[in-house]
Amino acid sequence: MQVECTILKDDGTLSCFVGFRIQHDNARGPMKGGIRYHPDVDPDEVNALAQLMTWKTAVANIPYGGAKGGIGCRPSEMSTNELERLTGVFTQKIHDLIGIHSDVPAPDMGTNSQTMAWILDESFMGIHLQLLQESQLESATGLGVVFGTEALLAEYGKLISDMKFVIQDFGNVGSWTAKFIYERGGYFEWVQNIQGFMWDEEKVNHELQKYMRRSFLDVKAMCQTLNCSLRMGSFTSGVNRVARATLLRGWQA
Ligand SMILES: NC(=O)C1=CN([C@@H]2O[C@H](COP(=O)(O)OP(=O)(O)OC[C@H]3O[C@@H](n4cnc5c(N)ncnc54)[C@H](O)[C@@H]3O)[C@@H](O)[C@H]2O)C=CC1
Ligand SMILES: O=C(O)CCC(=O)C(=O)O
Repeated sequence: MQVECTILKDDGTLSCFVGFRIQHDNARGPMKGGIRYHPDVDPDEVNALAQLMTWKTAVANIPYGGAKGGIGCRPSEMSTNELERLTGVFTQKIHDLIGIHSDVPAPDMGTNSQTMAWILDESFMGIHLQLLQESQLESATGLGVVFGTEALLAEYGKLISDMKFVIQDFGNVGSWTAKFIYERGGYFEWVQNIQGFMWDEEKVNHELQKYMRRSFLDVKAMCQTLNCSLRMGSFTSGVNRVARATLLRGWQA
């Protein structure tokens, strides 16, 4: 879906932005994917990112499909009030698409938990999602990166504390990843610049670690079977799972 979002700027002028929510696949469950605010956002990019979400949720073997959204804008040049108005208009326009049983948005580049809170205010998802604390929402992706990294390093008998790291980008995901790596004794070579459940943070993190470790082992098994790289193993594993779910639903591939 492509929508036009016209908002009143702080200086009294009107500005029009184009936003997207692209739903790629729901064979394995409700669609899942971030909402990006960035000047490069266009239909091709959002479409590609929505597809990637389908494969990522399948590789991690969590019961979700793939979607992605975004608005072509420069969030760093907009005031908080302007961003809130833009998010409100965008949410009203894509309101019918999103929901905890159909398509669950999340933060991405240029958006954060404040953006999600504005979306919740405008939509019906708040009752379910407000149970998730802001800190969990912000840190979960970075923690997932670290758990995945630990599972990979364990294959080589290594720990994060044995390694040097380079973090390319230091926004939400990058900064939380850095924090968790630092806490585990990792050394930095350099640094370049959500949901309706009632688990506590410890349980969420435990589950996250379990999923990341298990999906890594699945990919490894696929690599051994096909004698291929991790990248090809991940791709094959994700595509197989989506194809199987599609067939089980009786849909045409
Ligand atoms: N925020 C989240 O929960 C999730 C984010 N992601 C992915 O993680 C990545 C980072 O997202 P966030 O941390 O949320 O974004 P963010 O907007 O918080 O941070 C992005 C960072 O990238 C930097 N950056 C932008 N262009 C750059 C370039 N050309 N070279 C170096 N740095 C550059 C920016 O300065 C900023 O520090 C994105 O690919 C996003 O799709 C994936 C899953 C969830
Ligand atoms: O948790 C989510 O749905 C956001 C994930 C996402 O957008 C991504 O992995 O690129």
